[in-house]
Amino acid sequence: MLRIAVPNKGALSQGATDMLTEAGYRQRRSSRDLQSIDADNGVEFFYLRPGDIATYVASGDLDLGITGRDLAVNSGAEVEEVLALGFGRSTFRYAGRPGVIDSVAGLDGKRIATSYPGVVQRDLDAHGVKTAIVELAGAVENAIALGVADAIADVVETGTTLKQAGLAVFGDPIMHSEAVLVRKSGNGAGAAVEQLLRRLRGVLVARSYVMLAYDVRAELLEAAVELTPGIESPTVSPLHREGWVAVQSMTERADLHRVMDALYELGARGILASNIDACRL
Ligand SMILES: Nc1ncnc2c1ncn2[C@@H]1O[C@H](COP(=O)(O)OP(=O)(O)OP(=O)(O)O)[C@@H](O)[C@H]1O
Ligand SMILES: O=P(O)(O)OC[C@H]1O[C@H](OP(=O)(O)OP(=O)(O)O)[C@H](O)[C@@H]1O
Ligand SMILES: [Mg+2]
Repeated sequence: MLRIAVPNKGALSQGATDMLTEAGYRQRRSSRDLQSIDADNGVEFFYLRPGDIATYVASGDLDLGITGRDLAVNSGAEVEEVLALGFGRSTFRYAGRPGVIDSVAGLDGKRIATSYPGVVQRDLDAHGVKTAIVELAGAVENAIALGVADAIADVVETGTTLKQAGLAVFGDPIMHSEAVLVRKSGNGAGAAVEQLLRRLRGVLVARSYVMLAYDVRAELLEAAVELTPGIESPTVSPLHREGWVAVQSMTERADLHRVMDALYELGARGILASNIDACRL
């Protein structure tokens, strides 16, 4: 059985469960279950604190884990990223009171509060700056006002929390994060891991592409196909109506309306977009 770690709660938990469910795996029934078995697919899931997942995977007891890139780096565990999963996106940033500290060099000799000391120490070392790290479990935005630190380093998603605390980011982003699938560094991928990867890649494609179908006059086909090149190549079928063809092509969701407008202007008609429920490419 493949043994996979999944976040049991927090910002990545629902996204991970949704993705595995879309990939055809049975997930736990209750948020209190800490383990569940999908016997049909030969997978056992372990629901763990997201910050601990890289440590379990690096120990070799679990084959794979879903965690945040920032959490994996923070743990210092010897894991490698197998696949970026496209949810749980955030940046990790320095922030402080505007006009007080506004550069990483300005952190020298100061105190910085964070829940991610591993990520912060690595970045401070890269900048050659000596700063005392104050490790806090959360709500680090309060640390400056309450006098335990001069600056903070934290996850920023929308920036709302920082703004409400009257803080502003400074320096370059320390890192960009999203949920990732990790395995122990150097571990090869057997057939079971390859199948899971194919399924997860299928979910990523199904989420980011739509199937576009339209009719167009045969002499406009080349121009239309330039707008909708698809992943391999579009499917073109004859229509009963003389001189027209039907085209089917996978198109990126983000581009969909721009492409549909351009096809219409070109002369294509009957332009239909449909969701892809699942795929293997
Ligand atoms: N708004 C967000 N807040 C916190 N983490 C986020 C957010 N958006 C994305 N993430 C990502 O989620 C992961 C952190 O999840 P985690 O469950 O540890 O934090 P949490 O939801 O804040 O839970 P807790 O506060 O109980 O630790 C990181 O990879 C982080 O980059
Ligand atoms: O940029 P935003 O969209 O505001 O999101 C980022 C905030 O969300 C998280 O806090 P969380 O709610 O998890 O509380 P915590 O600090 O106790 O972990 C994170 O630590 C930031 O404070
Ligand atoms: Mg949090």
